[in-house]
Amino acid sequence: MEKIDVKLAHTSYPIFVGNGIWRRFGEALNQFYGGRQIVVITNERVWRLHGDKLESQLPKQAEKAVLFVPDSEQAKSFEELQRLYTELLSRRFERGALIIGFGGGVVGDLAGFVAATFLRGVPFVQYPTTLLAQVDSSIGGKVGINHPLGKNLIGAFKQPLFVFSDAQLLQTLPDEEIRCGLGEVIKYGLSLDKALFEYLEKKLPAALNKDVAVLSYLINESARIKADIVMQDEKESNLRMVLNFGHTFGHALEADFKFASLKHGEAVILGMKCALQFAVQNGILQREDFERGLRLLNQVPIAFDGKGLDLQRLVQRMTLDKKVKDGKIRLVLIKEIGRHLFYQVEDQRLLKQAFEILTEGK
Ligand SMILES: NC(=O)c1ccc[n+]([C@@H]2O[C@H](COP(=O)([O-])OP(=O)(O)OC[C@H]3O[C@@H](n4cnc5c(N)ncnc54)[C@H](O)[C@@H]3O)[C@@H](O)[C@H]2O)c1
Ligand SMILES: O=C(O)C(=O)C[C@@H](O)[C@H](O)[C@H](O)COP(=O)(O)O
Ligand SMILES: [Zn+2]
Repeated sequence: MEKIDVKLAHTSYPIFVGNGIWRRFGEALNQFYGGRQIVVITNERVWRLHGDKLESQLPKQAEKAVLFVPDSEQAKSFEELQRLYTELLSRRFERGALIIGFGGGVVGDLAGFVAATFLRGVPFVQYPTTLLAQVDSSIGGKVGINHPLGKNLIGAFKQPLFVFSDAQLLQTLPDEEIRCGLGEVIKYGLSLDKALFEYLEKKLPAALNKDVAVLSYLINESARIKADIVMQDEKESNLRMVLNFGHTFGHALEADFKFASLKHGEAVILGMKCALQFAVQNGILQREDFERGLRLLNQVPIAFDGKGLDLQRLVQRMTLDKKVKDGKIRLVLIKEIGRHLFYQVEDQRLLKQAFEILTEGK
């Protein structure tokens, strides 16, 4: 079992990573939590596939509850939040109760927001079960829900006691969810780490085939890269914005599809294409690197034809992005593979032109 430390100003915590480490969850838990009430927030699919692994590791004497949420992005909603608070209150869970988010990014974001706010905050553990959650969403403390007007607009920072990532659990993951996770890994390569990008150029087909060694390498590298950024800028004053590469466009697409027919990882892949297009069109990125980036992104198949997009409406949605400052949209772009920059948009027509890459079938 490997350990990557996230050292922050007011707290520090480990990310445990490995293959088949689920048998050691009890040991990790025992190290970090000594209370008597444990609530697992999960969904029925994850529980059916892997619940026995987690259950076997929970202390016998603890008072336990397993709360299920719907298996879709719709779970990140005010209604679901309210329902979970009511469950916890009516079952008399106290301030010392531990919440474990056991599932993908949806479960982790929602469970974490419950943990951040229930009784003004209770301890929390991230037990991610999708590639996307292991490489990204379980790390760094961003938790929250969606508002019908935009993605993750209501939220908090809630750092977990620890993160527990077992690659073995990914073997049951559908192919499209592997693709989504790889979207966030490509994000790190394009914006922060050329060596990772070059590794992906060679190993993407193996990753798409769930090669355990390749996935384990990607989980480790991604956790290391994200932890490094979060340690430098926990609350996203500046540098952490880089983790939003592709997301300013992607979130607008997700909201436009009502958080239903487009998955987050897919939207990020499409959003990165738009960001590459913006950068090359505005003389920030050389064509050679643009084509190299696009070539890798295009190796991740997405069922999306770009038909019927209302580009003006998408640009309007971008104006609700959390990075907007003084009314100006701020984009994360790249100037070459592995090197990012932040860019304030003065002319919104340029954004519309960037979205056009999705309607041109590139
Ligand atoms: N907080 C952050 O920093 C952060 C970062 C990235 C993404 N996110 C959020 O994460 C969410 C997306 O997460 P996701 O891609 O994990 O989607 P998801 O949580 O919807 O999970 C995808 C699907 O995989 C299923 N699943 C989970 N584990 C499985 C397993 N081991 N085997 C088989 N099926 C399994 C789920 O039930 C679901 O149907 C979005 O809401 C996004 O905004 C947050
Ligand atoms: O951790 C971060 O910071 C990220 O931006 C990671 C993103 O992959 C993730 O999708 C995050 O939820 C987006 O954050 P948001 O603040 O733009 O909602
Ligand atoms: Zn993301």
